[in-house]
This record gives sequence, C-alpha cells and structure tokens, in this order.
Amino acid sequence: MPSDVKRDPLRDIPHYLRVFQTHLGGRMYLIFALGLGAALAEGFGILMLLPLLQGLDGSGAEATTGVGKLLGELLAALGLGQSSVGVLLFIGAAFLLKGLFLFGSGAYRALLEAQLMREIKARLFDDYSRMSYRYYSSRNTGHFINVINGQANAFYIAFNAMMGLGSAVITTVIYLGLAFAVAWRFGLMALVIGVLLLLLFRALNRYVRELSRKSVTEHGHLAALLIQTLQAFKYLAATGQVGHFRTAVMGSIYRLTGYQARTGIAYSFTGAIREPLSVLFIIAIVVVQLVVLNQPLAPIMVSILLFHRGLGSVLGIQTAWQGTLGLVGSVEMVCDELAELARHREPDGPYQLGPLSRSIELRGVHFAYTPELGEVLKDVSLKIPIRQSVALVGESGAGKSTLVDILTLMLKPTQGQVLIDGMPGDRIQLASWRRQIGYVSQETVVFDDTIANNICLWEGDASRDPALLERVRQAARQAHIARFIESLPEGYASMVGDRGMRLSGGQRQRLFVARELFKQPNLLILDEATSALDSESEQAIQASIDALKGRITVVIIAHRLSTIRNVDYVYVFDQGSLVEQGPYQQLRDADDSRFRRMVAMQTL
Ligand SMILES: Nc1ncnc2c1ncn2[C@@H]1O[C@H](COP(=O)(O)OP(=O)(O)OP(=O)(O)O)[C@@H](O)[C@H]1O
Repeated sequence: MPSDVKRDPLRDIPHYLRVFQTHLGGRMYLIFALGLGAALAEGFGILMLLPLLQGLDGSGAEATTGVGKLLGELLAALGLGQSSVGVLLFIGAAFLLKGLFLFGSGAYRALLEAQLMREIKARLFDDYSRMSYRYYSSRNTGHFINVINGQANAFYIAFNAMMGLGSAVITTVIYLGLAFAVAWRFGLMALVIGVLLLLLFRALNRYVRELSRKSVTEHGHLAALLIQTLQAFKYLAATGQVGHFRTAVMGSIYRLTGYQARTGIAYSFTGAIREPLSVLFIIAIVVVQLVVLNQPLAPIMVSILLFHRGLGSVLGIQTAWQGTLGLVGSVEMVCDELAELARHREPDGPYQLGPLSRSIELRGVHFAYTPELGEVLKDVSLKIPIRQSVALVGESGAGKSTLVDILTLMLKPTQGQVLIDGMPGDRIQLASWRRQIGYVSQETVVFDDTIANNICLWEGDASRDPALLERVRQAARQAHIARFIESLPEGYASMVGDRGMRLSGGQRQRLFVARELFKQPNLLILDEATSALDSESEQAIQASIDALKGRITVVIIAHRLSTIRNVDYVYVFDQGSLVEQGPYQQLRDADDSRFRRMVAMQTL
C-alpha cells in the first residue's frame, strides 16, 4: 500500500502485524503468549495478597465469598491454608515465574529482531541486485542507502514497539480482568478511566504519526544531498560551490531535527504524565472505595495494586502505540520499496546460454526510455558474427550506449528482438549471458580495495596464490598498467582509495581495462575505453585489443575514429537510426559517405 494512503491508526494494527508476520511467521505470537504468562503469574501473585491481608486484618469472614474464597480453597488444598509464610513463598514463586516469562519473552523478541533485521536487509540487497536498470536510473543513490540503512533499522525497531504494544494490551486485560474479579465496581472505574485516557491521547498519536512520515521523507532527501555533495566534493570545493549544497543540507537538517525534537517532546509528555495521573486516580478510587462504598481494607489494598498496574499498562499501551506510530513511516517505506522492487524486478529467462558460438543480432529494434522522451533507437537491425570486431560511431546522443545496454540485456527493446546465438533475449537466463561479457564503460568502475582485487574481483587471494597473481599481472600488462603497479611500494597489494582516488584518471581507466581483460570475456565492449589516456597508453592498449582480434567478439564505441581503424566493420548512427555500415576502409573511401566526412573532420 503506498505510504501516502491515509490509514486509521487503530484499524492498521492487523495490517502492521501481517507485515511482520510475512517475514517472521506465526511463531512471533509466542512473544504474546510469554507476555500473557508473565501477566498471569504477576496477577496471581498480587491476588495472593488477598488471603494474606485478610488473615492479618482479621477480616477472614470475607474469604467465604468470590475470589478470596477460591484462593483460600486453593491454599487449603496445597496445605498452606494457615501459613502466612507459606503464602508469602507462594507469592515469591509467582513473581519468580513472572521473571522467567519476561526473560523468555525479551530474549525471544531479541532473536526475532535480529532475524527480521537480517531478513529485511538481505532481501532489500537481493532485490536491489535484481532490480531493472530502468528502476535503478529512476532513483538516486541516497534513496537506496536511506532505505537499506536508516529505514530498515527503524523497521525492526517498529517490530519491537509493536510487540511491546501487544504485551501491554495483554497485561492490561489481565489486570483489569482480575480487578473485576476482586471488586467489579473498581474494575469498572479502572476501565472507564483507561478508555478516557486512550481517547485523550488520540490527537497526540495522529501528530506523532504525521511527524514520522515527514521525518522519513526528509531522511531520504538528506541522504541524497550528502551523497551528491561527497561524490562531487572535489569539483564543488575547487570551484567554491559547496555553499549551494550547504544551504540545502542545513535546511534539511533543521527540518529533520525539528521533527525529531517534536516527537521527543510528545514522548516526554506521555512519560511524565504517567505517574501523577496514576497517583491521582488511585487517591480518587481509594476515597470512593473507603468512604462512599465502605469497603473493607484488604480488597482495597489489592485493588490499589491491581489498579496501579492496570493504569500503568494502559499508559504503556499509549506509549507503545505512540512508539509504533513514530516508526510507521519507515515500515510503510520499506513495504512500498519491496513492492516497487517486485514490480521492477529484471525479468529472467529460463535458457542457459553456452559460450557465444555464432552471433549477436538485433532485429528491428526500437527503444524509448519513456514514451514522452521519444525513441532513442529506431528500427535498428544488425548482426555481429563471433570473433568479429565492430565499431559503433555517431554523434553524441545518437544512441550508441543505449544500444550496448540492449546487447547486455540491461534494457529491453520496446519493439523488435535481440538474439544471442539465435536465442531471443527475453528467453535467456541473464547471468549465463552476462558472465561472458567484459564491459569498459565511460564511467570508470574502481572499488576501494587492493589493485589485485580490483583486477580479479576477489576471485582468490593473489598475495598467496602465485598462479592467480600471474594471471592478474598478465591482464595488467595487456592494459599497460603493470609497470606503474610494480613501481608502487606495495605493488598489487596497494589500496586504490575510494573510487580509485589515489590513481590518476588514466590509471583508473587502465585498471578497469585490466579487470575486463582478466575476465577473458567472449564479448568485450569498450565504450570510450581509451578516451582518458595519453597517446602512448592508448596505442599500447589498442595493440592489446587488436591482439584479441579474431579471438573474441569486440564492440567498440569511440569518438576518436583513429582508434577504430583496425575493426572489421563499422556501424554509423544518427539520431537513433543506423545510417551507414561497412568495413572501415570501404566506408572511408566511399564517395559522399557520412563516415568519410566524419573522418575528414577529425584529421583537419
Ligand atoms: N537513463 C536515461 N533516461 C532517459 N534518457 C536517456 C537515458 N540515458 C540516455 N538517454 C537519452 O538517450 C539518448 C541516447 O543516449 P546514449 O547515451 O545512448 O547516446 P550515445 O550515442 O552513447 O552518446 P555519447 O556518445 O554522448 O555517449 C540521448 O538523447 C540521451 O539523452
């Protein structure tokens, strides 16, 4: 259910319970059973004061009726009828039992909380790993981090609050029930007062709930701002533009802390009002019992205790409910996100593709990111036979990267088909295809780890496995970065820093190329792979890639046309359409070809 749907707090309880039950199963209600055990044990212990006090104040005659009589009979059957010490021991045992139940309930709750946390975070991570690229690109990183960290934590805390709420309800029912059994007039008074108190707090509940929703949205906003500022730190600092973000970040921080302070004040109000309210009502009830109803002392004493506990747990319901409401925004956000992810899961096919053996083909492919933005690929048909190298060229925005995303099955054509070895893309098990792909994209992807791990992607420990280290070295040599790495004091064990901060742009790019070559892919995609390099490195990498010619299938996107001189075939794109194709020389030599003009422009 989307979070903007307004719910009635009380009617929502079963909804929230079902949410938690989906993840933990029916056994979570064992917490309530243990809470019930604790309340019964304590209630029984308190009731035992009745025969004890009646014995002490000489009003033994009272014990001939109602609860007192029942308890008297029970004690007599246990042989404790005349023994005050025996009754006291019985009371002690009842409270010990209560302690055991409470411990059981608390410990079990802690275990379930841990399980819930594991389950939610793991599920979100898995769903994020399988989300469609379209969904990924429709959100910002801050959103994902906020949900998987902040909101998922609040989700399990909400479970704790909800279980506290259930236990408070059970305890209240037990105390009030016992209060009815001891003195029904007293029970009635306690019930009326309890209901009045809950009504009194309704407005406060609504207020806290609204604050919770606002706070969750603001958390997401702040996370997005922080991530963007940190990612663009160097640029913003060097150009003196941090100030723009600071204003937005401070605004967000002020709003967030404002919501938190107001929620805290509401909690503090309910916490503080508990004791005085309880005492005031007790005084009132004692006066009524003693003066108006002229009741004997023993039942009044027991009534006071039960009433005190009963009122305490009514207010406990309020506090727990308020606590739950303070976190429902997070529960709703996590639920909405899981539902969104289920809707945007990348569809996987059943067919396990073997190593690429024939061709990659596009038949009449059209693609639009959204209907409003229009088509970025229009009726594209092409065939890349295996072990061929092809280049995709065209002006910026012509649709080359989008076409590559279609080849890797990250994007699905809005019309037309992709065929890998003759198998339609939507029938292919994605991992079986993507395992075969090496992809050097425009944005360098470098992880905050050692150089060796950046190349072999944790396939093993290169510092202990000489064979693995040799393969890593081989890839580094092909990417023309081995000399640099080996000149570092720690060589392949050197850390590269967050997003490869300790490397130059060109070194990052070459490290990236090394990783993709290490993988020994069947299809190597190079999207502006050598654009950040000096000519010497570019030529060296070019030579390594040329050496792969005839061994693997290579798709190159390059603006610098000199880098694609050695490819087998060239496809020229213009505004999403394939406008020319042919071998490099043939296209370059053809009279009046667009490609010829493009080459001529670059050699000016
Ligand atoms: N995630 C996206 N959402 C909406 N539109 C997009 C998205 N990615 C790309 N586009 C649009 O699709 C069109 C083709 O973009 P694409 O990146 O495929 O072009 P390109 O030929 O690779 O360009 P360049 O050479 O500049 O990398 C562009 O008009 C671009 O604005």
